[in-house]
Amino acid sequence: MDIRALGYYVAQTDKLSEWKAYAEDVLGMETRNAPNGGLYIKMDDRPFRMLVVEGPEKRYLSSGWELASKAAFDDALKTLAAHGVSYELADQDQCAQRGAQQLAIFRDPAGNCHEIYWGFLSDCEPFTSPQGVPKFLTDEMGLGHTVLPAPNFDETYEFLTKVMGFGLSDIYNFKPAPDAPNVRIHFMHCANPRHHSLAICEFPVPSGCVHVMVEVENMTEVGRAHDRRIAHKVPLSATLGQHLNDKMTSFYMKTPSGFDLEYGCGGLQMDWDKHSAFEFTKVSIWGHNFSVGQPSEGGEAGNE
Ligand SMILES: Cc1ccc(O)c(O)c1CC[C@@H]1C(=O)CC[C@]2(C)C(=O)CC[C@@H]12
Ligand SMILES: [Fe+2]
Repeated sequence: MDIRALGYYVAQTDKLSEWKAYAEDVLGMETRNAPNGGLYIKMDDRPFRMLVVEGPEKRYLSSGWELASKAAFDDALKTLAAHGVSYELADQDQCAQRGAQQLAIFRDPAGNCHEIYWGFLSDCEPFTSPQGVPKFLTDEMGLGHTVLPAPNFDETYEFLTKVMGFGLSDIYNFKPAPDAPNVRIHFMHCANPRHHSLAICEFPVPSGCVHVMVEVENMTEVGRAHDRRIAHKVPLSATLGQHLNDKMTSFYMKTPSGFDLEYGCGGLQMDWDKHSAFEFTKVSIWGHNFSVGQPSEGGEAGNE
């Protein structure tokens, strides 16, 4: 499968108004009503990069992976069939809502829902942030990255690499407690320079997603987003810090659908011909205190 980028993701909520306010006031993105129901969240010259639909629980629903052409799409369907993966082809209404010519939906062995599509719809309407954010780094690098749960790690990793064609960027293993077993996180890329468009974690996550990441141009915009987070009392999940592997400087906060969002800048852009996959042993060069997101441990430190 020749996946070019994470084109969009779909989240669910019982209260669309919460996502509208969060997107506009905190993230600094535009919103519109989506065709056939739901909310479009716009962060570049496409109609949407996040789609929020109404449903009983707050959760992450699926990841939308972009293919370059109908040939690539047909080829991807053949790959799914060859591996015995059952998929559904979306009907016209769903294709219109996702802004795609054709769309296929399937699950990986961990139960994460993936959508592959070709022929995205463009309105070429410039992005005008309600908070004056000049630009999100998207284009051929996609919207950012998504980190998904994979308790059945080996099976899921095999599927993502062999069937979906992701390449391994690097590996992080950690122990949640001194005597606990190793927990693995694998960071993976597709055909664009973003260090990782997808990562999987070896633990279950009730909301269906660990976090999604969006990237702005500089630290000024990360700091301004952090001020808006405080002003709108959005809970912090990890303090500001800089990752060791992709060098991104970011903070993490809650979304209205229960998963986290990483807001960062300065991520490495890779030349995959020159990269060797490696294992790293520290989450961050500095900062990124995740204990603030766990009330029992870190309390509300940094959540002023
Ligand atoms: C380690 C790392 C590198 C690059 C990233 O973009 C990135 O998000 C991470 C952190 C991954 C991961 C997480 O998101 C949830 C909380 C985790 C499991 C930790 O407690 C340590 C690593 C964290
Ligand atoms: Fe991340």
